[in-house]
Amino acid sequence: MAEDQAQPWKIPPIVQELAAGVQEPPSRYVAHEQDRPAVAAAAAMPEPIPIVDLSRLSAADDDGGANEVAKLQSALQNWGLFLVIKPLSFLVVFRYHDGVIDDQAQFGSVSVQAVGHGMEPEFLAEMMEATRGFFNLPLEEKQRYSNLVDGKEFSFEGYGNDMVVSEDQILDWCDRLYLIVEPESRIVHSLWPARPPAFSDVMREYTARCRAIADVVLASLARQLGLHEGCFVGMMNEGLAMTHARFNYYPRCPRPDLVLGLKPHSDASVITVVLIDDAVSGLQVQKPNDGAGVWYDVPIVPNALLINVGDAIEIMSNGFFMSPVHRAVTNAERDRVSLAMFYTLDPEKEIEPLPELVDEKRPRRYGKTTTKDYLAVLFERFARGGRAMDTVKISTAQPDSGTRSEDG
Ligand SMILES: O=C(O)CCC(=O)C(=O)O
Ligand SMILES: [Fe+2]
Repeated sequence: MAEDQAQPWKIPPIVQELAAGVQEPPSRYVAHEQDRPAVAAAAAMPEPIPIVDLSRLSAADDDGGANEVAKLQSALQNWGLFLVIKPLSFLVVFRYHDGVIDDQAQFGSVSVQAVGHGMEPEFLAEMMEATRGFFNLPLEEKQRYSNLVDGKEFSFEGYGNDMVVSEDQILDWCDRLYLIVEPESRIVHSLWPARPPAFSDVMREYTARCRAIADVVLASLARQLGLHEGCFVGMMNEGLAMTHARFNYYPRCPRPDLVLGLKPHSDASVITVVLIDDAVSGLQVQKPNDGAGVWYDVPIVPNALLINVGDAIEIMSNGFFMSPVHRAVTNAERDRVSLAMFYTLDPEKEIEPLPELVDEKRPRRYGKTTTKDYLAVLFERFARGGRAMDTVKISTAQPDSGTRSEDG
């Protein structure tokens, strides 16, 4: 449309291409002074992020299992996230009937099957290689998977930039490929890269393996809330509950002190499983409930997956779990990749504090939304540097625990 041509700011360049040719980041990428990485210098974490052994998490009856649950609980309270390494010595398989967790499971005894899988370091390396392999393709080839419809309208899936909603939006130093990877019926095959040749097979296997991990974590979270353990896993199988994969590519940046790889945000998901670059750090997190707004560097732990709780579970748990605000910074010497798997509910399903978790002592802290509405708000807010969670939080007499400064 003529209007779009008059608004070229809507279609920013692919950052990888831009980065190859500039000495200084263009002004649209320069963060407001108070948001710049150099000003809010990142701190080392006062304690390492706990590494939780998922196989012991599911054996909560023995002492080791109880310890593991306690570790997970404190990790989530302190940080909203934790790490897992070669996570599974077995997979927990929930039985479903017509998409519903079966009766046996509903009444507490979820079926457990030992099938002898773990994500080997070699497999994680393959996933990383497939991710890097895609971003290393020539631009023309990546553009076959563009997230711009007719070269101008942003759609949510595909390769490119995040949506630009205003001319003065601060842009991120990041390109991304966004794919829905579950359920099968929602996969848009034409958007899955044909190269590198291993991409689709590795991604499918990674998806299945992450799903097994997510199920173990979700069962544990449900137990921690006193809910039946199939509660969240069941929701993740209702209707069009989806897994979204976001492959991030952060090119080298000449001024990492001025620019953000990814603006501060919390994930809209129920939980997120992240494979972070094993050579270049860049992820930073704030402590939930920490009014000081300190940014902590998330250290690289080789072969680990990072799992964080998202906004949907913060809402459903009535604030028992807090979705951590995080961002990515860039690096002058090295490019960086990451792969986030977002576990989301059916787009139309209402998300609100579960009735079991609301009482007089702990009144309802969040309003009602749906994944569909929440995501729309999130993309809009994210683009403007704001936080979607603020739109559903019921304000209390206490000062808000939000820690980020926002520019209107
Ligand atoms: O690059 C990272 O480490 C984090 C990516 C992230 O937060 C996201 O994709 O939502
Ligand atoms: Fe994120």
